[in-house]
Amino acid sequence: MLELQNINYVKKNKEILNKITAGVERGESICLFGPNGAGKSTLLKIMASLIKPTSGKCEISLSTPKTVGYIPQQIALFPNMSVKDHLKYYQKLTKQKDQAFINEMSSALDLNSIMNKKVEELSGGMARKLNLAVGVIHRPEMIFLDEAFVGVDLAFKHDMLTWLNKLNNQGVTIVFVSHDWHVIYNLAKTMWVLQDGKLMDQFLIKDISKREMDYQSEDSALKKMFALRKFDYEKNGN
Ligand SMILES: Nc1ncnc2c1ncn2[C@@H]1O[C@H](COP(=O)(O)OP(=O)(O)OP(=O)(O)O)[C@@H](O)[C@H]1O
Repeated sequence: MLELQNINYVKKNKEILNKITAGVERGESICLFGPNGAGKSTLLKIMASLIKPTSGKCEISLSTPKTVGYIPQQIALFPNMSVKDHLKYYQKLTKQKDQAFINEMSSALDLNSIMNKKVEELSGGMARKLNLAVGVIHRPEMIFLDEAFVGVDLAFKHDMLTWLNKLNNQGVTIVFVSHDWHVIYNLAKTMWVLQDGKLMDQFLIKDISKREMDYQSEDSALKKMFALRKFDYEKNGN
């Protein structure tokens, strides 16, 4: 469904992505994982066709470009517009005729109780839910999420993850950037590990305890990130 062939990305003489080759099959759910500055957001934008690689190819086989959904790290909503008006606006913009899908999404994300609120009146978590809703309102075949759960409480996170898993079970392909182990465990089937612009590893989440051993030898950011996967309650006196 998506093929990355020898992707390089250079900006201001800095090599941000280096020789990335990988493929994504339909229905996969992939977490791009790695330290700050590893190149995750840049790779996600290339995969979503928002930016072009300096060299290499990103080939995506979808029916139309419209069938990609991208949820940006920065919330991109209109402060003075209500939740309802956002949904109407993006429904019109994307020519989405399937009202039943929008109703189902509004109810899954529990947007009905805040329909008349303006974005400026929403909490951070509510705005994240709306940000997700407008990004997938056209029912894309592939969804790209960049840190879409930052600041979202566990209940809202539950709603968002349940909705995304439902779409994934219907065959929608999901690629997301996250540092949040709740999100990773509840959404990803596969993890891609990035460091210094390189794709170091790809593995199934079920194999994580075996594969993280590769990052234990040095005092690296990845070692610390994997260490937080398990919280030692006994050591912390609970
Ligand atoms: N337009 C740009 N111009 C110059 N440098 C850039 C540009 N975009 C990204 N970079 C640099 O490329 C590197 C990778 O950035 P990117 O945002 O892709 O990393 P990331 O893994 O998503 O990081 P984070 O987890 O902090 O969001 C960083 O060092 C960043 O400063």
